[in-house]
Amino acid sequence: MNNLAINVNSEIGKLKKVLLHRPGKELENLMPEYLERLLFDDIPYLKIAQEEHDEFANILRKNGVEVVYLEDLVAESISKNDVKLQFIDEFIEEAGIKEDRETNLLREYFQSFSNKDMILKMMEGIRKTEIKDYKLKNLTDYLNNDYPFIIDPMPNLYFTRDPFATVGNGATIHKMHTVTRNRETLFAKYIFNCNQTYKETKLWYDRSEDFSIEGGDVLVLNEKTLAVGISQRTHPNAIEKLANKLLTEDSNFDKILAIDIPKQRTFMHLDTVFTMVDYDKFTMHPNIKNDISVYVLERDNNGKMIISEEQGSLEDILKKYLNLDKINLIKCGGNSIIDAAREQWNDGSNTLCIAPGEVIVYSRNYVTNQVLQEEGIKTHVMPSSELSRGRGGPRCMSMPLIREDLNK
Ligand SMILES: NC(=[NH2+])NCCC[C@H](N)C(=O)O
Repeated sequence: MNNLAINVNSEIGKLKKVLLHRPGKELENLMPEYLERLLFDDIPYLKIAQEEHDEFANILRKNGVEVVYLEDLVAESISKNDVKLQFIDEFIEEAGIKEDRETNLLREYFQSFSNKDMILKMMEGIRKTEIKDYKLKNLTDYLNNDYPFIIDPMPNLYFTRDPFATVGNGATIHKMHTVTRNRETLFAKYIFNCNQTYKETKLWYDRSEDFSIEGGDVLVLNEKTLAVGISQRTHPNAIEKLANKLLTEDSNFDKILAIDIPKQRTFMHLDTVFTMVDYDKFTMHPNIKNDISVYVLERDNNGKMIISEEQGSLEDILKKYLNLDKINLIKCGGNSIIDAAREQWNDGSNTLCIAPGEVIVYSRNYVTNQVLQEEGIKTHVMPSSELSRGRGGPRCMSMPLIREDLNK
């Protein structure tokens, strides 16, 4: 084991350090009319969501995982005043505010908080009622008079899996598919450029790229093989760009498997239909099993990128590329299409592996959890009434920073 800041060479190696965000007041800035744009289907009850999230963090800690929180890492990253001022300006601009008067008011407002509270405030969003001098001034303000926010909340931040991803000893900072989530990646920018611990991290992709990729689509199958979903959120061009950078001498990866999944909200990311839970075991939504297209990106002997197509069952393709004689695909929802659909909607396949054969799962997906147990997987069950309303499970709510390498 090396002492690099980031070390993630598998989906299943013993988890040592993980990044979370405890949901905050941003959830109380959700309103029914804007849910779709903010990628929610319902409004979670914050108090219970936080209790559930604390239980998630406790399970991790009890199992020897160091838990760090996004807001703390960002606060550390902006400790120098000039960095902080630049961060505030970028944040305001990316929130869509271009007008000088408003920018000045907000600059002043943000600076009235301590660094950490300022970051929590940025996440929460700003209501028009909370800044005393915020008055209607220009024509646009009059026309948008009914809109209650100066700056929108960022309710998806507790899904720390998506705005960036850790791959090997480096990271990818993402260009997100939606405007609302694209704002989240500014935090990652400051962590990977300015944080004492993380500023040397190699970046395999950056937020300034044109094509979207999200962390729920990025799975580290082993130290040489990365799987990336081609999904509603991740564009094939982004995967090619990533391949060009990742498949170099600087990294241990030599292959990307680009897995084509349905482009629909229920299957928004690869990790909503497929996660790895042991050396040879995966959870899988039953609809994904047969006849899937996987594109293999690798370099030939001259260093030129080549792409080949594999078609068939995911089972056979995984066996071939992971060099396994047998693999076990554990069906989300067991054999019932109804249970499968319901539990997949509530992230039954979205398990967080904390060691080979050991996962954290949502309590509500009891059918899938039982199947996992019958297959010999140890399940740590967490409460899930409110967190699940954001359409993400334990894997989506966590970004591994350090995993132990597996014995080869
Ligand atoms: N890795 C994941 N599956 N993340 C789930 C994210 C859910 C979030 N509401 C979104 O739509 O973006």
